[in-house]
Amino acid sequence: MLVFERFAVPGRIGPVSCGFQPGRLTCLLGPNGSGKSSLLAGAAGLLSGEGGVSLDGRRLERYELAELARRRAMLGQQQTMPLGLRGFELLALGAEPIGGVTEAVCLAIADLTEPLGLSGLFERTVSSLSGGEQQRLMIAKAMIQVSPSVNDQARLLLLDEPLASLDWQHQLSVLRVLQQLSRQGLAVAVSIHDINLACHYGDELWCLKQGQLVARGGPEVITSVLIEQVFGVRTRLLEQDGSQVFMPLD
Ligand SMILES: Nc1ncnc2c1ncn2[C@@H]1O[C@H](COP(=O)(O)OP(=O)(O)OP(=O)(O)O)[C@@H](O)[C@H]1O
Repeated sequence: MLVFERFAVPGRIGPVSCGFQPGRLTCLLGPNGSGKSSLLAGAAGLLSGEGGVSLDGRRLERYELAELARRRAMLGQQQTMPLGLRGFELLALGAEPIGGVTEAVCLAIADLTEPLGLSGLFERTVSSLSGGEQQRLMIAKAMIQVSPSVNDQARLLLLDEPLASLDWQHQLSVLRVLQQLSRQGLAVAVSIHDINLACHYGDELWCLKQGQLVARGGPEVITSVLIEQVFGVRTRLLEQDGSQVFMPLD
């Protein structure tokens, strides 16, 4: 389990005292600048601050980098793309911390090929791909690094706005795969701007405003009142056949 212990970066986030739990998909919601990326970077051990962050009871700074890379994967919001690589070579980078491309890693890649639409991308140079295609490869790379089927030390998958440049079909596929990975025992945390998708797929929703965690819990904690307070948008909750969606009124 990943635990924030009064973790704070003044002016950016916190203090936050709670955690990302194994077996659960946590969706971070909040307006621009509310602290989602800062919290994910703190969870990855890429941003230090006051208080601390522990993984399986051990402070992140006590892990060797190589060991941390076997425990957690992080996909940031802004990545430097290795433009000269081919798609498969990019995926192979995800397997580096766990011993390289083995037969099991190839099977894990095969499992991701259909849901993430990778089949036409393996041989192509990254620079020749669209933004969404590049993003799907980067998501797959992070998933391979901590796929429980190839890495028994994997604990945590962190993705900062992974859906931002994806079409609707691939947004849904990625969320389904993230759900599956969480069901295999990973703690998965993802920042996302689509409140309806977060409520549909998230086991837990964390809502941030100006660096503070203002709501946390199952989808029931997200209400029209909260959305107006946090995002300044009036919504109505529509319900049909057991499904709910927030519809903006403004
Ligand atoms: N490198 C930095 N140095 C100083 N302040 C920063 C830095 N990066 C972000 N901030 C500030 O920290 C706060 C939280 O930013 P953060 O990027 O975590 O928000 P976010 O919720 O991820 O936003 P977005 O939805 O726009 O990606 C903001 O006020 C931002 O201006």
